[in-house]
Amino acid sequence: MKISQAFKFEAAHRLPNLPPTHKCSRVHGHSYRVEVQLDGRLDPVTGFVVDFSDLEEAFLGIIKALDHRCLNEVEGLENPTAENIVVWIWERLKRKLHQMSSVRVYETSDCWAEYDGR
Ligand SMILES: Nc1nc2c(c(=O)[nH]1)N=C([C@H](O)[C@H](O)COP(=O)(O)OP(=O)(O)OP(=O)(O)O)CN2
Repeated sequence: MKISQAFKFEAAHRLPNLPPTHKCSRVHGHSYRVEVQLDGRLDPVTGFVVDFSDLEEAFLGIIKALDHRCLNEVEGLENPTAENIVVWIWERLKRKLHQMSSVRVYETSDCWAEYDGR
């Protein structure tokens, strides 16, 4: 069974590898939405795949590292595209959440990157 939980963080960034004429080469901000999906067995006693509270706790470190930051200053996010952010989050969460099956990072409500480790 699949379950998912959404998180939000606010951050600034610029995309340093784009030409100066591109608007995203300038510093700007986004209200990022992150969706973490888990795929696992339903525990017949708890009725949970994973307790959402445990997922929230696992995500706390990500929020602490990214919320209200300039993402370019975060180690490993020197080029903070949605694609690079989703891989960065995946690599940090996978150690704690073995049932994680995919992560989505929404830069706007219409644009997102999704990663499942491949
Ligand atoms: N494949 C990707 N393309 C772009 C990314 C990205 O991470 N991956 N990022 C950007 C910029 O960060 C840009 O800010 C996003 O701009 P946009 O989608 O246009 O969103 P806005 O809210 O700024 O757009 P408006 O239409 O001006 O409201 C660009 N491309």
